[in-house]
Amino acid sequence: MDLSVAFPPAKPHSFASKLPVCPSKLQPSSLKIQSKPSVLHLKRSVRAVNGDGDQAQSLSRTADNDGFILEDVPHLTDFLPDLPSYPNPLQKSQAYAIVKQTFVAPEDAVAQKIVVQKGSPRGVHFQRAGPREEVYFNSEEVRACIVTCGGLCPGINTVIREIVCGLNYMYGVDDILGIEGGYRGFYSKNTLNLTPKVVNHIHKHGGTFLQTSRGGHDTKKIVDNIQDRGINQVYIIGGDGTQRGAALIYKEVEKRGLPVAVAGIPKTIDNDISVIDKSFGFDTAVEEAQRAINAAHVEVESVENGVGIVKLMGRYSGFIAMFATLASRDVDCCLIPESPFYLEGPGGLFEFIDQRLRENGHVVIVLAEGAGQEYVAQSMHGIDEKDASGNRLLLDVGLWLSQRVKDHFTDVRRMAINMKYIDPTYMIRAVPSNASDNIYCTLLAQSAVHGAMAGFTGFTVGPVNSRHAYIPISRVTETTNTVRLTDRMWARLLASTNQPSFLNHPEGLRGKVDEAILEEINKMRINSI
Ligand SMILES: Nc1ncnc2c1ncn2[C@@H]1O[C@H](COP(=O)(O)OP(=O)(O)O)[C@@H](O)[C@H]1O
Ligand SMILES: O=P(O)(O)OC[C@H]1O[C@](O)(COP(=O)(O)O)[C@@H](O)[C@@H]1O
Ligand SMILES: [Mg+2]
Repeated sequence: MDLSVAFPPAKPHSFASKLPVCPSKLQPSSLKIQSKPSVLHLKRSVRAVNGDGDQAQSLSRTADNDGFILEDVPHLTDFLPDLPSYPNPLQKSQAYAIVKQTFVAPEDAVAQKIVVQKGSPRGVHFQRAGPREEVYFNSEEVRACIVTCGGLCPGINTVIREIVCGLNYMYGVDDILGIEGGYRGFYSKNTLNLTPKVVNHIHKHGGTFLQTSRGGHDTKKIVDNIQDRGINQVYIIGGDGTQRGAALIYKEVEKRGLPVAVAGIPKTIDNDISVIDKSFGFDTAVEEAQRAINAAHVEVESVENGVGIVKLMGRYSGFIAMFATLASRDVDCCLIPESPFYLEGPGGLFEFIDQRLRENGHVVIVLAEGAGQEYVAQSMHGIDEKDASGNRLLLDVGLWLSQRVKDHFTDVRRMAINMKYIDPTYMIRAVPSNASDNIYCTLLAQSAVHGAMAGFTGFTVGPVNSRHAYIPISRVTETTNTVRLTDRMWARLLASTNQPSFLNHPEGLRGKVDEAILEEINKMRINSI
């Protein structure tokens, strides 16, 4: 990556000529040009810019001699240098009156890598999230909107509630709109007025108060609508697809020179968003999955030769299955998309089930929905459908595996088994968030509000090594978070279940496992001989 320092091109100062066509609520005060730029403003103007113009949002990085790299997020003053700033209203907040350090110092950064060696470069850092001494919005002129997109996840309503309450209680903002039904709601539906009273109880329910959808992202139409409605803060709650859409919205806003902050809040039950520690709702999902695993265990324990199969969510990432297995201890085998498996022959799944039935009289298998898709596709002659967002629709690996296991034990082993297949996927996704996720969602929402009020834009918020940070949106969409077979966590799982690793046939793995991972696995195998 090119880290050479290059100053952003000078932006025209004629901000008035770039104002929205429809009168924005910001218009009158935005024209007040501050005579003395703030410390933060001065500091920001010396940021270095990475020259990768192909990305929807280029990463802004500064590097010091000791290898300290700041991957900064954009700020409204990057393209609106004359935007005025105001003292943060939290300065007068009773709640924060005796807090030692109410405001995050501009120099505070969160390290991406927490385990380091003496003498190693300090590495990548992100802006620490939290309130700033100066804000770039006058509270009375804020018109915020919130939208939720993609699949459901426990905790979405808590995030909505806390954005509304955070904006209102901390910053005195009372003009907050709900965009209904995902991205397409910007241009196809009326808005809802959101107040603390309206959202007071929504966190007690699963789902999303604002409804959601897949597909329907039309950047131009969305930004036209943002402009027409005079919206100047956009809070976008959604997964990897949604964050890609948010990056495009931010870019279009910047291109039009609008004083609009775009904040992304990462949502995914699969925990597949990179950089952040984990996504909200994930803990709740793992907890809820225990109930299904427990039911499967009770069922199969109570019959002769009971085989329980529990399917959990996880399109490309098997985190829910892995953590639910580790938490439960009743699971004999966990199958995830990242770790290919095979059924027949020595070291295969059939042999393992047979062995556990002989030892214990029952067996419980946890299966992530994305596991073994290649087998199901073969047996169903490669159905390749997509949802409205372009995500591949998965074939039901749970039903497929149940049938294959039944067939094997009936036809080959000539043995009667009691198959119990449980698919709790939507039941897990639809519950309200648990206590720890509720607190997490509150922090996320408040961090997003502080960031937008401080004038940051094009950012996603989330915990990095337990500290909330502002991360450039493009950074969280460039890779997907998956279970690494070479990490200790997967080894812990294998050690706790004693299941086969299915990694004994390296050639059989080619094409099913990422080449880099395969190389690592082979290297380790050679080293351990
Ligand atoms: N590459 C993309 N560019 C712009 N918008 C996208 C992109 N991918 C998905 N979206 C939009 O984001 C929304 C949610 O995406 P989806 O993949 O369904 O869920 P998630 O955000 O949870 O991954 C949809 O409205 C979809 O149109
Ligand atoms: O049936 P739906 O609503 O399309 O959702 C199914 C998918 O949504 C997920 O829960 C997560 O998807 P997103 O977070 O990407 O929206 C997957 O685990 C699952 O495959
Ligand atoms: Mg997704």
